[in-house]
Formats: sequence, structure tokens, C-alpha cells
Amino acid sequence: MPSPKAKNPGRSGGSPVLGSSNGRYEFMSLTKPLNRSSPPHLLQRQGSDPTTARLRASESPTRRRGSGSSTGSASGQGPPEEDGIRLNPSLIRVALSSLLAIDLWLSKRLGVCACEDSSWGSVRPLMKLLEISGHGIPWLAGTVYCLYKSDSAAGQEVMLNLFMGLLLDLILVGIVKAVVRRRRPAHNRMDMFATFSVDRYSFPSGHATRAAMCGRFLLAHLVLAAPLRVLVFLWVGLVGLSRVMLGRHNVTDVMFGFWMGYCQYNLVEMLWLSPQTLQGLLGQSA
Ligand SMILES: CC(C)=CCC/C(C)=C/COP(=O)(O)O
Repeated sequence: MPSPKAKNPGRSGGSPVLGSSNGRYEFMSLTKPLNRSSPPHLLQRQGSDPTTARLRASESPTRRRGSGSSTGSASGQGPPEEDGIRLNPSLIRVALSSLLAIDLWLSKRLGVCACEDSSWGSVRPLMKLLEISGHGIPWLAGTVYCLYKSDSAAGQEVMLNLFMGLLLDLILVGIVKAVVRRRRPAHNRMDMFATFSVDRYSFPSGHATRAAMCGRFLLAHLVLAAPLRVLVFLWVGLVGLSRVMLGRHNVTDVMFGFWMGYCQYNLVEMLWLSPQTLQGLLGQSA
């Protein structure tokens, strides 16, 4: 008994179908346009007249899924473009939700200092010390102090630009946090000092952006011996790690924060305020 496919040999769709010739069924590729030299009975069954061809194309699996393509499978030259376009967003969604699931799982596992009675609760004070070392207030206060104390024009220029960078960081992180509005992990205890209202959101980590930006700044503008340069690298990494261990952030908040801070430094370099620019600005405002 012939299969249902055998009754309908003209379906297009890239898979071999059966063509009937004197009662025998043969495989026939639909990935290539039908050869003019094909026997007349095959041409007839494929629907050589345009109306039949259109009807048969509308029966194809890709058509039935509603891709509506007039190219690609209808002409037998591979999958229609729309199918690729429709598949990709769902693949991206699956990839993103898997990444999110891994992120949440890993962040929860690494949040070992989230409170005193957590498994690593005893190192919580040390993590909080790292938190203070990357907080905006000590950095702003320290920069203003160095600016005030600096007696060289070059030192003042560097400190002023660091101050601008720190302000820029607070503004940019605030904007991204307000737009993304990702909640902090459920295991976080909100006991941070001096926060803005946007700091109830966790993406990106402000400590991570600041650490990355200031780390790059120090490495570029201070003449540091090799051990001190290593220390700067270590400090940046530890500030990021402490955010996750304290349960303040998910891993992706910190990773994105590092990337954002790295890019913010490029912005600081682009907008660098030279003494001449400053004089110009001060002259205009006077
Ligand atoms: C009050 C000032 C000047 C800065 C706030 C710094 C702060 C608390 C940022 C939040 O960092 P995370 O996003 O890493 O938790």
C-alpha cells in the first residue's frame, strides 16, 4: 500500500519524495530545481503549471509553519531565510535563560558570606573591608584630598580627571541600574552604608565598575613598582569576588561591571581635561 507521501509526490521541502513511474516509486531530490529533461509524468506530478506549483508550495512544512517565504524552499535552494530569523531569537532566548540559571545557581553557591551564620560567615568582616575600599565615598574623599594637597600642576590634573571619572561612574551606573532594575540576590542582607536609591538594584555592580576604572587609572597614571601593580590587579579582582561572596550581586553583575568600568576608563581618556581646557572652561565661566 503506497504511503501518504506517495500519494502526494509534489510536496517541496528539501527531503526526498517518491515519484511514481509505471507503479514504481523512485526517490527524487527536491533540493534541486526540476530538470527540464525529467519525464513528462514527473513534470506533471510536480505541478508544472504555476497554479499547481503554488498550491504544492503552500503544502510544504515550512509554509504550514507560516514562514510565508516566496524564496528558499519554494525554489528548492535551502531553508527559507525567515526560518533562520525565527529560529535565532528562540535560540538566543534559550541561551540567555540557561546563562541566567547558571548565574543564579553559581551566585547562590558563592554567596558564602551573605550573613554571619553562612558557611564562611567568619570572613564577612574582611569582605566588608573590601566593600569599603571600593565604595564611592572613600574614593571621592581621597581624590579631593589629594587634589587639595597636590602642589604640582600634573598631579592636580590627574586627580581632577580621576574625580571626574568617579562622578561619571556614579552617573552611568545609576542610569544602567535604573533602566535594567535587576533585584539584588534574595540572600543579600541590605546593610550597606551610604547608598543611593538605585542601589537597591544590582546590575551592574558599582563596586566592580569603580574598581576596574580606578585600577586602570592607577596603572596608567601612577609610576608603580611591579609588586604594587600586581596588588592593584589583586584588589580589583577581590573587590569583585567580595560582591558575590557577600551576596550583594550575581556573577554577571560583577562581570558586566568590570567590562563597564574598563570602558569607562576609555571615556575618561577621551574626555581628559587638560590644564588648557580647564583654563578655557574657567575663563568662560568667569
Ligand atoms: C554614596 C556614594 C558616593 C556612592 C554609593 C556607592 C555604592 C554603595 C554603590 C553600590 O555598589 P554595588 O552596586 O556594587 O552594590
